[in-house]
Amino acid sequence: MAVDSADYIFLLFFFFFFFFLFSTLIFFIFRSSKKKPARSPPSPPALPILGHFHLLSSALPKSLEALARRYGPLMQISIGSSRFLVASDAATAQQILRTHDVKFASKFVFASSHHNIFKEAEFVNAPYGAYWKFMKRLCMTKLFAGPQLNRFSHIREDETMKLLRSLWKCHRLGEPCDLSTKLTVLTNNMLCRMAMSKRCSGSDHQAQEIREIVRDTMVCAARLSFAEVHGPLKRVDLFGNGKRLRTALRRFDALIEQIIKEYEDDCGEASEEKDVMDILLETYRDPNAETRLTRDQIKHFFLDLLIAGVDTTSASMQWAITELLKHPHMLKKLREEIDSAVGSTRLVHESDVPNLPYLRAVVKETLRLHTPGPLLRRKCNSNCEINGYDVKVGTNILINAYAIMHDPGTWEDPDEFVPERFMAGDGHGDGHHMELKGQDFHFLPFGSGRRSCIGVAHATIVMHTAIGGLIQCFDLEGGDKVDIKVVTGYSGTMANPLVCYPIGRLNPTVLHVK
Ligand code: HEM
Repeated sequence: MAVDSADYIFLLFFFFFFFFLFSTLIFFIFRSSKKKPARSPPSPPALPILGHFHLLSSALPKSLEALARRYGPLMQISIGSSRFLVASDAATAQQILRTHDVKFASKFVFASSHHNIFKEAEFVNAPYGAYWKFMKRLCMTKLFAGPQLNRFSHIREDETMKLLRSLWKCHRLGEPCDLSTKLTVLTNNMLCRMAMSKRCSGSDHQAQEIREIVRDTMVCAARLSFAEVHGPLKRVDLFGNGKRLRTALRRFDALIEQIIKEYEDDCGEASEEKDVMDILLETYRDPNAETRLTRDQIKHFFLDLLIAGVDTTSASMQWAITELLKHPHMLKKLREEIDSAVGSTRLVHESDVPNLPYLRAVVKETLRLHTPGPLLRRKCNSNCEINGYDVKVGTNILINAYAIMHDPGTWEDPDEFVPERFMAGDGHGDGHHMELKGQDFHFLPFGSGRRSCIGVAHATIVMHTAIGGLIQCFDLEGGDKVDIKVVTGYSGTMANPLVCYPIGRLNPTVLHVK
């Protein structure tokens, strides 16, 4: 029987259809037979409910470092119901912070954020998305980077001079000086004035009130982060810290709302110099702004700046001075450098810093040895592979910057204070190549990648000039009275306030400011 053309086309179609079906089936069978089971990083033996809580001390970065020596540079840790991957060496950090930066551009949050009265308004904890990108761009173009910072230089000079004058007063009266408090007042007032110069003069009660509220907020939030061990009960406010946190945040809300209203009442007044609040309120009012800011977002942004920027900078300066007091030959070397580069008729100025390599090395070594941000948080937003292990969407990551910056494979005598390691030609390794902005994954005091610190330029200018000015103008006698004990816990601050006895060398009030 002859096959007509319609039957022929039908047969051809039939053949190709089954060929396609068959090959698709084979393809999927073959692929699924090759699919490997998920590979998870190693993990220490865990207890039911507590997880690895029993293996961790209150000096968290240090105990994680000890575990990493046994379980490797990427390990799984669980605390109560929360699970984390912990990265503890430079190569693993580089994969997370550079190779897969976008996949890890969000952060996980602790139980404390549940008590935040400003819902969805955070910047530091904001997920990687339109709002965070908009604010980051604003910070880097209009607020805290490069030439933008110069317009706040008079505030920095003025506040540094106030600090030096107050020490000169202690010298004249022969009184001890609580340098910890004075340095915190310095960093708080600088940020408050940069942020809202029109309402916080730095000498009025508002800056002080803000400092107290921010301190309360940080203490409660830190206590609440330990609630992770309560597992499913972590949202229950067992010890009342959540309530205290909400009270502190309401006080902040009332204070900053009043400040915003005062700005709004003055908005008709021409102002030559814009502060951070002016710029944010302009964006808030702009109907064509790419992202419309809410009032809560503006308020929370200030809170974020103060939480992230005040104690970090002041604690680092306290550590620098403490280490110099413990190592008089380094203090002498630094003073000689300042005396020869700056002289004795004017005060160390921001523009002197490029000519003060030992001062820069002291600052870097302080940030390496006593980093105030020892654990970097990230959350994985897309499946990927790190060190040959599968990392799934939603995984919480901790990068142990403390362990990386104390790694004996990179740093000779890692627990010693040796600024020389950051000087060219001093025979202490190649630390002099390492800059502060996180390009080298062995040295991460300000983190790295998209979520790295926005305040690095401001913080380092302040540290260089304040430490330089203190060493230039005073012999700070601390001797055995200086207590170098570290507070155990997340950030490794000093256990007791740094109290010293300033003896005047150069009177700051008669020195020229360049
Ligand atoms: C010595 C002083 C400081 C140190 C050591 C420090 C360190 C850090 C570190 C380690 C991070 C996390 C980075 C990461 O996860 O990769 C961070 C984030 C941040 N820092 Fe700083 N910081 C300091 C001062 C400041 C100052 C003065 C400001 C404000 C002007 C500031 C604002 C911020 C903000 C807003 C973030 C969050 C950035 C984001 O999530 O996108 N910091 N800082």
